[in-house]
Amino acid sequence: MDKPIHTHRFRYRCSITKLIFCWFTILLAFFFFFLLKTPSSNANRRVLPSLSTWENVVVQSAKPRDNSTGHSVLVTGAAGFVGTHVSLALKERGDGVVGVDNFNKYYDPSLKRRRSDLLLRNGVFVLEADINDSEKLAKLFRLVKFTHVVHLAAQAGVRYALKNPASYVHSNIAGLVNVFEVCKSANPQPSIVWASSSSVYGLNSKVPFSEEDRADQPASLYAATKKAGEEIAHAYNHIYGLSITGLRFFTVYGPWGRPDMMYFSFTKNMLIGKPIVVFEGPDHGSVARDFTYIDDVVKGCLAALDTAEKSTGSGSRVEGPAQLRVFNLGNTSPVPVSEVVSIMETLLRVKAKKVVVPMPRNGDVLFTHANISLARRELGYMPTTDLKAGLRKFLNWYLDYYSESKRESV
Ligand SMILES: O=C(O)[C@H]1O[C@H](OP(=O)(O)OP(=O)(O)OC[C@H]2O[C@@H](n3ccc(=O)[nH]c3=O)[C@H](O)[C@@H]2O)[C@H](O)[C@@H](O)[C@@H]1O
Repeated sequence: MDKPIHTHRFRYRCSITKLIFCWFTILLAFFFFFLLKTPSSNANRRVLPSLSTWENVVVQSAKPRDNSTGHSVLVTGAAGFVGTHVSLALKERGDGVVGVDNFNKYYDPSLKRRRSDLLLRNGVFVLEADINDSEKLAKLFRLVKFTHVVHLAAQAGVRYALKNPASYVHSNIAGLVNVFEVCKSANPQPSIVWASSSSVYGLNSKVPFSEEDRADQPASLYAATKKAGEEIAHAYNHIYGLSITGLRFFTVYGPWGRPDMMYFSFTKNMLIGKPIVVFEGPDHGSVARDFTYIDDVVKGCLAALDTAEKSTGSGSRVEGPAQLRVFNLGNTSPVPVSEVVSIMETLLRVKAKKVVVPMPRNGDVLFTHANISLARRELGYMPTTDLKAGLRKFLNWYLDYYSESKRESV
């Protein structure tokens, strides 16, 4: 028996309804699929702004002006004296620069903050981190493929080692090893330029000091940690193919300098009429330093970076021998401390209240004098600023910076 037409219609309607239902379900599935996808991409977007708080800033800061020619450089100790000047010079010529600094209290941290502000105004971001923080450093290398590391973070100062020996081990040994560890694991491995010190010559009496001279008689723990750093560099170069250049700085001075150094603390005392303690050698002999102006040292650092060959390893694996170098960066003309005081007296038009005492056995050496033949030949390094010109620039900066004690320009 034929089914009534309404039954057919009913069935027909049913199948239409099923079809609509099916389509509806498919549409709903699509809808939910996209709905679920959207929050996750929103979540990503939510992550990105927090990325931009410092990670994106790091990425921006590391970008060279010209990707094909510029370097991406990580500068440790960027809020330090040499670190600030090197970072500015790199940025100015078009390299991308990211700084790291722990802003410790060895000397007035507000000076470090002011240097860091100066860097930021010039497009260099300084991340607050200790070089012993391997996680932070590794994170930086995940964000940026640094071509070079200029490692300047260190516990500086010769005499402070008597007070706080552990800080030298922490920064100059453990910190250095950590920087090398992170660099050797990076892929690609960066080339490294780092700050050693003229103090490694210690009690060496052959003048001028050349890179082949003895450096196994340190007079201070500071010097011993810097020399140890050079040996550690040798091991990392040998095992992992890291390209490493050590620069032996000779008593660097200049604007934005370190308040713990003689020329800086003497300036402060002379301007407020406080006595200064001048060390002298045996038989009233002078104590002398090969004072080197910051701009000359910066040129040496950049030349070291530009002539650095690539590291040969990748992600911890060595694939061939790599470059290992050490250079003196000095001025080649030692000046007695008493003469520094005379120059400052003339420039400041102030008579210093000198207290002359025999040099205590505090880690100091009697003199330093750089032979720079190797740096001249390999780096084209040629210092051009004599002590009087350099001190004049420093004093002008000092008077400007500490404007509360500002006098007329010298
Ligand atoms: O070239 C280097 O290797 C070192 O140079 C400086 O060390 P230093 O030469 O001792 O610099 P200052 O502390 O500024 O002393 C300079 C001279 O002034 C003398 N001095 C220092 C302080 C003082 O109160 N009186 C004084 O006569 C010292 O004996 C020394 O001859 C830096 O402080 C070190 O970090 C660096 O590594």
